[in-house]
Amino acid sequence: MEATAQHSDTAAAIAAQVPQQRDKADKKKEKKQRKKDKSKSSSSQSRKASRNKQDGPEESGELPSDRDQSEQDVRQSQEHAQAPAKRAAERKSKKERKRPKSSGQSRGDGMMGTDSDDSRTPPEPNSRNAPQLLNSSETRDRLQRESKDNDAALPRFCLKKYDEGTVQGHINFLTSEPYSDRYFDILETRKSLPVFAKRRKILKLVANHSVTVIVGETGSGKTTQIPQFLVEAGYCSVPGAKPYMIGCTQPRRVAAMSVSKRVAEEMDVAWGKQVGYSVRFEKKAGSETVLKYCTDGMLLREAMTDPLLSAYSCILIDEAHERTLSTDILLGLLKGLTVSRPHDFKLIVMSATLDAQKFQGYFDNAPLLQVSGRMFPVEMMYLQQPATDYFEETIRTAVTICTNEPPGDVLLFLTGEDEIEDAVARIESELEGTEDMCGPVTVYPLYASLPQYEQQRVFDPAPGPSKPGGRPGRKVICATNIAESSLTIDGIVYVIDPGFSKQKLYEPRARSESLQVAPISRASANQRAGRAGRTRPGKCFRLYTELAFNTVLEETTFPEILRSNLSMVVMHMLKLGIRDLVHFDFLDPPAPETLLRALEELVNLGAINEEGELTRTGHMMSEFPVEPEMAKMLVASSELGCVHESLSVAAMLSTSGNVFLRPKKAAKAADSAKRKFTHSSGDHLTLLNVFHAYKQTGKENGKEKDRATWCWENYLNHRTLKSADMVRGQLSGIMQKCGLLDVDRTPPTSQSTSSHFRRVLASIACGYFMRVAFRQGGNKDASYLTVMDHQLVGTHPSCTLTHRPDWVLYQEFVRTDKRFIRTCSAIEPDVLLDASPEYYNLDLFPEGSIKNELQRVARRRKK
Ligand SMILES: Nc1ncnc2c1ncn2[C@@H]1O[C@H](COP(=O)(O)OP(=O)(O)OP(=O)(O)O)[C@@H](O)[C@H]1O
Repeated sequence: MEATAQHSDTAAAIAAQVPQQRDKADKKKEKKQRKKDKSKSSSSQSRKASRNKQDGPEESGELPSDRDQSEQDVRQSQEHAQAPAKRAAERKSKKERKRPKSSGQSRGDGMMGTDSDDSRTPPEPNSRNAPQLLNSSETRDRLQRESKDNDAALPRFCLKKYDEGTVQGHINFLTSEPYSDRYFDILETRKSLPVFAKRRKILKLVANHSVTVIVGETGSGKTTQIPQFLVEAGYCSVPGAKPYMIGCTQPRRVAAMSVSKRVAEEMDVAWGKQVGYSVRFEKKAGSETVLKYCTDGMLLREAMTDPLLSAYSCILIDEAHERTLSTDILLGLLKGLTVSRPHDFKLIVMSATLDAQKFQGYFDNAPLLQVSGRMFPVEMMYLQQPATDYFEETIRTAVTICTNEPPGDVLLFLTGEDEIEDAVARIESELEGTEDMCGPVTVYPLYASLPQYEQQRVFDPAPGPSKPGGRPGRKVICATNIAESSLTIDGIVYVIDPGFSKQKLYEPRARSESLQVAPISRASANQRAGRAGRTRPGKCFRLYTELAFNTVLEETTFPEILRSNLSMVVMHMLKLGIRDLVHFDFLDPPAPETLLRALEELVNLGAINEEGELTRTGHMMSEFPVEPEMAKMLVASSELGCVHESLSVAAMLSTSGNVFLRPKKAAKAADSAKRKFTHSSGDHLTLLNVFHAYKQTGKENGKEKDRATWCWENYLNHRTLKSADMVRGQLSGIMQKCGLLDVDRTPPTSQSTSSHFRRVLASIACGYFMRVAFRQGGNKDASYLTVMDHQLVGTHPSCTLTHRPDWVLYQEFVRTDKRFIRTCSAIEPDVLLDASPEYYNLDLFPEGSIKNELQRVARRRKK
């Protein structure tokens, strides 16, 4: 902590206003509230009771701390089991810092499970409920002005009274073409979905309320059907005005893409025309689009350019239980929109496993509709005894299903790319030679960094029998939790759930964000099971005991906003015009300390000024869908004249896949192949060498096949490199848009010169100057002290540095049983002093070996 305290003056100044602001606002609110309470009817007693219930246990605190992966076991998760006590303590402190809530009249009226709630009158738009985003007078004026314009220009929706004929007519109202036979086939299946029977109720609720909460079992039809109901009911059409869109968010891109494809088929329209999608780095939608599925992050980006989201009449936040960072910010923003666009905007919050009361309370007692029932049953199987090694147990279960169980495809969940690639190889090798017994088996990986075309392969049908009359084949999909929600993969009968996933953990004090393998929540487990039973009956193998499911797993997933570094979120919120971050109406407000750290980081990066406003640099940085440090590195590269190289480094760092392959059987050959690319300064320029060499390969004839062979021969991951190439293209487009890319300058065609390399390292330092460590002990000593938080760390074994430089810049802090810094490069202290004279202001630097060394360098520079 020594170092950081010196660099937070501006953030501290911004933060100093926090308690006063909070006190004032809270007092005002309380006063207003007391007035209102007096005038309320006597029914407040019962409401109070239900509010108390809803205000009860709220989540707080941190994830269980890290453990050795191999030692993990759901039942033995002592840290996890202790979590409730820890949380209770934290809850107490959180309650103290939480703003006072209104008394009974609006929150938690106990509308649980009331399908008949649709007769209730819609709540009045209430300025008390507007999120604090409206505190910024500029934003408020703009919203009100634009809202008035909207009111004047737009008549209300052209709603149709629901009539089955809308979907059963013979002419498609979106294309004016006759419906195909397939449309009617699928319509029969659609009609049997539980959600279909609730269509009238859903439409009535939406018509009468600004916000509706819908909880329906997995596979009941929420994601595919409800947006269609809204389109068919007329929420896109406004007479004489540009049609509106319906937007439906998904936490993951693979779901947004595959669901939109299915819905386009169901509506008998072209995919990408009337029904489309928008995900990071890819969009398939246009001017005719009336229904768009997008990731929550993409919708947030749209809000940055159009805070009123004026293209949309309805937004459905799907899988809200996942509580991703973007979903939580969107919820706050959209709550504001229901106030500023009371007549022409509807919000629907959906999930299979939602803490419904909490959401209802947050949305001022929004009505709740519950949809029970699913398409097909799923049989649940548990272990009798806890597994000692969840990975081995998963492989064993998958192989046993393939050899012993009746036909049907398998979906298994593991925690990350490495595990998944290992699992694919293991299952393939264990099933070798068993084709006669169990039919052909195709094993597919599925994880986020896999290129899209490879992700799509999981939807291919399973292989047929290898000979006439032989056993039908099956596919086995080894996935991370990207396949956990919204996906329907036809043919899946068996789900294997070991009960773990990689989860983000942030320690604001140490300022370190890391991914840890931790037990999933019951909500996640139910989502995983729900991938079966969608197109036929299924079985779910939980590789933990039933007791562990009921007593060890937490009920819901801990919100990401409470366990993440928020610097990117804060930058985006500022871009959205939200300046009063502390009073923003978060569903679960993050700890003030986390917000402070984020502000401090942005100040250090030059993204915000003393007033807490985005600077010109900050505005440019916020255009990039990458962490602020990387965005700053890219912005700085323009001045340093190394845009093309920095773009390549950024692209290589952005792909989460491992570029270097190291099969156990060929470890020596792989290491020697890696040495060919190794740059003496370390990992960043080594990655640049790899990317340059990849781009040179097959350049003449542009054949991807040549590149694939080259990658194979050099033990490089072809997929990762392809994906880096694509990401580079996207980032380069943003650079161009920001005027940072000199389009006339051709990108380097061969390996860069050493002066270029120095500039590239300088641009990296401009972004990552806070992630630096100083060597401790002698030349051979492997330990380093981090400048930011004085932690003793070692360089990761994968690091390509061949010597022990005094100073290293690192990309990632990794915590296993030891603390490592990963992706490291040697850096000159002069470069650091130039990269951020404010951060490296030695007058404010804490005493110690790092300061002494930097002072020595500064004296040398003066001479
Ligand atoms: N691509 C597809 N192929 C075949 N059937 C599909 C497909 N997509 C959806 N379905 C059918 O539609 C049903 C409803 O799917 P939908 O995704 O709308 O459910 P959901 O309630 O949103 O589920 P979840 O909570 O798991 O996201 C599925 O159970 C399945 O029967």
